[in-house]
Amino acid sequence: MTLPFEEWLPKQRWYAGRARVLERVTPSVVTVLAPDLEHVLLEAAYTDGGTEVYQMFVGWDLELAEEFVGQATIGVQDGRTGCDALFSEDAARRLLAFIQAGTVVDDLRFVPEPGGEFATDLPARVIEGEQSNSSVIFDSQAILKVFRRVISGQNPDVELNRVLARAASPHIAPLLGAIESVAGDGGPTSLAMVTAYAPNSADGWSMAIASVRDLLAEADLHADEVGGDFASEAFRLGEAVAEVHATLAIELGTSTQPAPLAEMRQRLDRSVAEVPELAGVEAAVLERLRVLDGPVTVQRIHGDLHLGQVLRTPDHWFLIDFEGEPGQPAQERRRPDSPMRDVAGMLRSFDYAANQLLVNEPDDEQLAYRAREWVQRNRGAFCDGYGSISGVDPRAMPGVLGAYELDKAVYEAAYEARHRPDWLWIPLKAIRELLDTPDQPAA
Ligand SMILES: Nc1ncnc2c1ncn2[C@@H]1O[C@H](COP(=O)(O)OP(=O)(O)O)[C@@H](O)[C@H]1O
Ligand SMILES: O=P(O)(O)O[C@H]1O[C@H](CO)[C@@H](O[C@H]2O[C@H](CO)[C@@H](O)[C@H](O)[C@H]2O)[C@H](O)[C@H]1O
Repeated sequence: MTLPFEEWLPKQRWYAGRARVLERVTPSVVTVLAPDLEHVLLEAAYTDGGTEVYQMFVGWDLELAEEFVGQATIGVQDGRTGCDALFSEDAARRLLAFIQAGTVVDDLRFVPEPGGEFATDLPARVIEGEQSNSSVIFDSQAILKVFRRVISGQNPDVELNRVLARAASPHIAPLLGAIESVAGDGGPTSLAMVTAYAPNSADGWSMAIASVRDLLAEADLHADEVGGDFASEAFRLGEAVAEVHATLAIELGTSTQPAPLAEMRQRLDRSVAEVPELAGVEAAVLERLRVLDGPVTVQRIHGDLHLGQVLRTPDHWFLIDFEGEPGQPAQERRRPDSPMRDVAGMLRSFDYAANQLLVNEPDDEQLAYRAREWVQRNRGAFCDGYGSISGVDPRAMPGVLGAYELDKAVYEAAYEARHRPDWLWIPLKAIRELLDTPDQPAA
């Protein structure tokens, strides 16, 4: 295959090698699915000696909607034009049909989920704007997510959605099928998954932002008095997260293990190297993390929970994207951890939702006061909802919860320094506030 992947790959939104120098891109495995459709593993080699594997479906001379031609076209080989086939409605439908039929081609397996039913002739459209994967929506019925970076082993998104769907959890989009590779002898590697699409849903981040905006627009009203109050949703979200945790604990078990303190310390080290502002709080953060110097109850969790990872459907809150922390190897992402990591992720997200509306008004004391009010109200409601199902209010363990919040805020500081320097002050302010908060329950 001689398509110009070296030029095309770095232009893709999901390409993760921007901070590195790309040396070459080799189509390392090509699986022919049809005369005009191939699955291709691309090995990207960097000048630092590292490699990454990406995957794509390459289509030949496929019809593309006008608006996608520029983005999807890779180049010409032997008189045929090669493109990213997910942008072709016809090719996307064929992939869905392969899943439904349980097709096997060489090492590629298209696996339907028992009982998962879906039509394969629906209008199909790629979603724009995703960072790390590519998804195609089939009308309002199904969504096919193709993991762009291939990481050996089972992707926790497939694994946990399968477990939760089989346990009939009402808080996930049921898994309908998957695509996997059985190359090598280390068990299947997840390549893609298809889940039921949740029509008429809104993501938690947009809902929270709308609520904060309503509050900040009403100078004289409190969070519980404005029309867009989010607290009842935060309560139900807390219930949903606790129910998912309970189902995962029943299905996959719990154990008592040392807390991931060493990883947290390493993360702090790495983040301090990237964010000089953290140096001044490093010792105090380390001191707070010491509360985790002992065993904790761990289980499988979401691992990267925030308001952008939850969808409010007409009936329920859904948790989506169980991939775990981006950039980590599969084994790390699948490692059991305290459910408090997910709770802390969501609490941090409330803080973000309120504060990001102040990015252009950092010195407005009144707005900052109202934002704090929103955060307190919704943190409280979420914890109430969580505790009403789990039997333990997360606020009863302020030391442990605070340590997980600090760990997340430290991660966020490095993330923001890299991606959104204008937002760096949000996690930095949170770290200062968390350090000022007592880590023992009030007497
Ligand atoms: N089952 C679903 N029903 C409706 N929309 C969905 C569903 N799954 C994902 N989405 C939408 O697609 C977006 C990306 O999905 P996600 O799983 O988070 O992908 P990524 O891993 O690329 O971030 C979500 O923000 C959500 O808006
Ligand atoms: O959704 P991803 O798995 O890509 O998560 C990464 O990007 C998130 C930003 O989209 C980042 O989340 C941080 O910003 C959110 C607002 O944009 C906020 O709701 C989260 O609480 C905050 O952590 C996430 O940390 C990062 O891993």
